[in-house]
Amino acid sequence: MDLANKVAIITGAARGIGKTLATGLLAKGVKVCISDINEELVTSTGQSLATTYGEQNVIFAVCDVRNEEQFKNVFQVTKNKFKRVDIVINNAGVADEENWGKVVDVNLKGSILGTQLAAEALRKDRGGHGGIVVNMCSLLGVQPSSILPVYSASKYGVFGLTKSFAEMPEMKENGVKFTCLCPGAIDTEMITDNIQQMRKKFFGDTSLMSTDVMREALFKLLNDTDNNGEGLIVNQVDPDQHMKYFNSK
Ligand SMILES: NC(=O)C1=CN([C@@H]2O[C@H](COP(=O)(O)OP(=O)(O)OC[C@H]3O[C@@H](n4cnc5c(N)ncnc54)[C@H](O)[C@@H]3O)[C@@H](O)[C@H]2O)C=CC1
Ligand SMILES: CCCCCC(=O)/C=C/C=C\C=C\C=C\[C@@H](O)[C@@H](O)CCCC(=O)O
Repeated sequence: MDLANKVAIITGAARGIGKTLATGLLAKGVKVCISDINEELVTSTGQSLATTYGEQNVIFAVCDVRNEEQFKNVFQVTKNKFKRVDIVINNAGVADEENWGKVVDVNLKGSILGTQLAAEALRKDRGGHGGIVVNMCSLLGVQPSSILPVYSASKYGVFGLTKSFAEMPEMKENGVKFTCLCPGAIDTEMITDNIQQMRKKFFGDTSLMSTDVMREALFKLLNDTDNNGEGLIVNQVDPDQHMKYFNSK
């Protein structure tokens, strides 16, 4: 994808992987709306990005991806400010097996809502310009986890959602592609918050990847023009899988 004059929306981007993807896109000249449920953090991150990359290139909005009105508002403020949307990254996610209803609501229902709204905003027959939806899946969306069964189920759902939208004839006809990223363990607070309870049990000695690898993976997705409906595995721990497409057909 030619990134000149393009506009991106990223959810859950106040920190972690979402924030890294935002900086990567901004550095390439893409205008970005970051959104997050955490008002204080999205405000400070948004202001910091605006200082670095220019106020004309960055907006931020509070949005809980479980809340349809807040999610619609993100698309509205982005179109008001930048006049278009080309890239939507449904990144917001949580890992909390004890509160598994929240995991389903944020990871799966939030991605469903974000994918539906993105499809409407991007499709050419509804005033869009075509574009790409990038859903944040996980390695645990393509392989099971006995330790994180609900998290894994939510991410398998994200993969199915992505593939299914990619197969819709009306999406192909209107220039909208759907892809997902499937990373292994990345060094963010999602992992370190849980590290005392979970890391020994789950990750063993697995070393954490830097968020930088996610920027690289996003640009591979955006550049690979024939990718539609596939998931890009990001797993430096296994060089045979790393940066390879996974097709669950
Ligand atoms: N860190 C990792 O090892 C991996 C993470 N992922 C996925 O990547 C995505 C980002 O994760 P990280 O950056 O690691 O996590 P993180 O916890 O550092 O960041 C997640 C962000 O999402 C926001 N958020 C949480 N609930 C939300 C909601 N209901 N609505 C809007 N925003 C919400 C949080 O406030 C936070 O800013 C998630 O979907 C996660 O499942 C996938 C594979 C590996
Ligand atoms: C707090 C946890 C957040 C999880 C975030 C996520 O999506 C991360 C995935 C990361 C790595 C996956 C590693 C898989 C390792 C397996 O090959 C095996 O070593 C562990 C299997 C244990 C199990 O049954 O779950």
